[in-house]
This record gives sequence, structure tokens and C-alpha cells, in this order.
Amino acid sequence: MTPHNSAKAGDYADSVLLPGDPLRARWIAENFFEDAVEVNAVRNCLGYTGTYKGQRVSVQATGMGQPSLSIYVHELINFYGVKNLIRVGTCGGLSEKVAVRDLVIAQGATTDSTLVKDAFGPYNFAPIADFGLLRDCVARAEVAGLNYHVGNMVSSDIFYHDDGLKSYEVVIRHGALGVEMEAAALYTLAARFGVKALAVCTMTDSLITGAALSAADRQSSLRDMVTLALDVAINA
Ligand SMILES: O=P(O)(O)O[C@H]1O[C@H](CO)[C@@H](O)[C@H]1O
Ligand SMILES: O=c1cc[nH]c(=O)[nH]1
Repeated sequence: MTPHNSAKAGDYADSVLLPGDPLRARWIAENFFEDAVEVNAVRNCLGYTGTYKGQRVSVQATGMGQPSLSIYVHELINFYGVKNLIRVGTCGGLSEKVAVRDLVIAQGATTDSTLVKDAFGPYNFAPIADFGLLRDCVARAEVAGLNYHVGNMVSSDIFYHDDGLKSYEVVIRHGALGVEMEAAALYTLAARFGVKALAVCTMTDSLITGAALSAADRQSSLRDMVTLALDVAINA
């Protein structure tokens, strides 16, 4: 048990999917797991363990933003022994190449967060995905015929930027594909504690074209991402 998690030692599988939204965690457990058991509901930040294709797997919501994700991920690694962490998120689109419903597989994550900046003294640490998880994910996305993009994600601490799109101009010029709020902290903690991590996001609203998924369409469009992430998780 931790201040944020009532699960007991051993309640989580080695591989855990990480949505921001607690209701997405429940939806994953109810629709993709067999024999799902709720292992955490502290603060309604829901966590479940079950089986997928006969193998034990978990899902734990992280809440929104890098401080929140960092709490759950730190505890999953250090108190529950989790080895493979796969974020299943949503992101905004920063490139014309990325259409709504496309997957952005974050090879690396650029951030404005002091969580990452302040931890490395003179260095600008490059938070990156585990190569094995990334390679497996890309190979499976290819076989499944999914529309996917691999590259740099922006993990911002700010959802409502005062300057809107202008705030992302420099990262867009350097090829960033999408913006979300957690991947950089996930990759940094995974590097710090020697575990594997990957972030995959479905693009739900383009900051470039203004195209967006309706709330109703979001859930169904996340199915491909969740299936892909689960296959990577049980193979990790
Ligand atoms: O859909 P999730 O996984 O929460 O991810 C994105 O959505 C939230 C913002 O609306 C942030 O957490 C961002 O990273
Ligand atoms: O963090 C996020 C998530 C979805 N869309 C955005 O614009 N930002």
C-alpha cells in the first residue's frame, strides 16, 4: 500500500497499461481483460489486473500531467515491481501528416517540464522509449495496417497555452508530431529505475487543421491502440 494506491504487493502484473483517464482504465478492464479485478480506487484513480490472451496484465490510470503520472509510475515501479509500462493516451496533432484517429508512437518526448529539466544539471536529457517495446509496437502496427507515425512527442505541462499554437512553433519546426502531457516523465522515470516504457497516443484533435473527434467517437477510436498496446505488453 502507498498513499495513493491500496493494492497489495503482487496485485499488479509485470506489464501495466497507463491511460490518463480512470474511466478509460475501467473500459479497458471491462472490454479487453478476462477475470478483471479492481486493485486500486484511491482518489478514483482506478487500477485493474486481469488476463489478456491468457496472460496476466494490468491497467492503472495516471491522471493528467507529469506530476500525477510520476506518482503512480514511481510507486508501480518501486513498490509493486512493475517492469513494463505502456501509456495509452490521447494527443493533439502538431503535424499535417497526422490525421485524427492516427497513432503517434513516441520514440522520444520533448518537454517544458521542470520535472525533467531540473533533474539533469547541465544536461538536456533526451527521454526515449524502450527500443524493444518500440520495435515490437511498430512491427505490430504495420502488420495490423494501422495508420501510425513514429517520432517526437511533446509532453507539455500546459494544456491551455496563452499563446495557443504559437507556443509550439519551435518544436513543430523540429518535426514534433503530437502534444500530450505525460510521456517525458514516464520515459525519464523508466530510465532512472531501469525498466521499460513506451507511450502510444491516438490523435484526437489537430492543432494544425482544427479537425477533432467527438467525445462519442473517442472511445471506439481507441480500440486499435489498446489492442496494439496489450499485444506489446504481453510480449514484453
Ligand atoms: O487522454 P489522456 O491519456 O489523459 O492524455 C491526454 O489528455 C489529457 C488532456 O486532455 C492529458 O492527460 C493528455 O496527456
Ligand atoms: O494534451 C493534449 C491532449 C489532447 N489534445 C491536446 O491538444 N493536448
